[in-house]
Amino acid sequence: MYRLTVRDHVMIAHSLPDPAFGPAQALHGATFVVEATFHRAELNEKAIVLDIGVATAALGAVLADLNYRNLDEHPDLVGQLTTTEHLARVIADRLAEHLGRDLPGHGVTELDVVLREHPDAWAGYTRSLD
Ligand SMILES: Nc1nc2c(c(=O)[nH]1)N=C([C@H](O)[C@H](O)COP(=O)(O)OP(=O)(O)OP(=O)(O)O)CN2
Repeated sequence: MYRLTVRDHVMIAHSLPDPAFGPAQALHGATFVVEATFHRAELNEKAIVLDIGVATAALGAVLADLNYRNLDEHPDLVGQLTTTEHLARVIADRLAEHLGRDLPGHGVTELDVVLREHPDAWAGYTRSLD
C-alpha cells in the first residue's frame, strides 16, 4: 500500500462539558496539527498517490470551516463532545466527501486523519473510501 501525508493546522475554541474532562469542561482554545494520509494500493499513471498540492488544498478547504471557530456554537457540532478523536472523524468524513465531490476517480482507498494536540498526545481516525 502506498501513502501520501500532508499537514496543516487549525485553531479552535471549545469546551468539553463532562466531568471526565476536569478543567477542560470550561471554554478553552486549542491548536491542532492535522495530518491527513491518503492510501492506495497502486500508484496512478503519474506514479503518485495524489498530487501534494491537491491533497493540501483539500485538507485546507476542510479545515477552513473549523478554523477560528468556537466549536460549541458550530451548527454541525452543537451538543457534541468535540474531543480530539471526534474531530479526527469529522475531518476524515469531510475530506472523504470533498474528494468524492471534487476529485472523482481519485483512486484513494483509505484515509487516516491524525490530530496532534501537543507533542506528546495525538489521536486519529481511519476510514475507507468508496
Ligand atoms: N482521549 C482524549 N482525552 C482528552 C481529550 C481528548 O480530546 N481526547 N481532551 C482533553 C482536554 O480537552 C485538554 O486537551 C486537556 O485537558 P487537561 O485536563 O488539561 O489535560 P490532561 O487530560 O492531559 O491532564 P489531566 O491530568 O487529566 O488534567 C483531555 N483529555
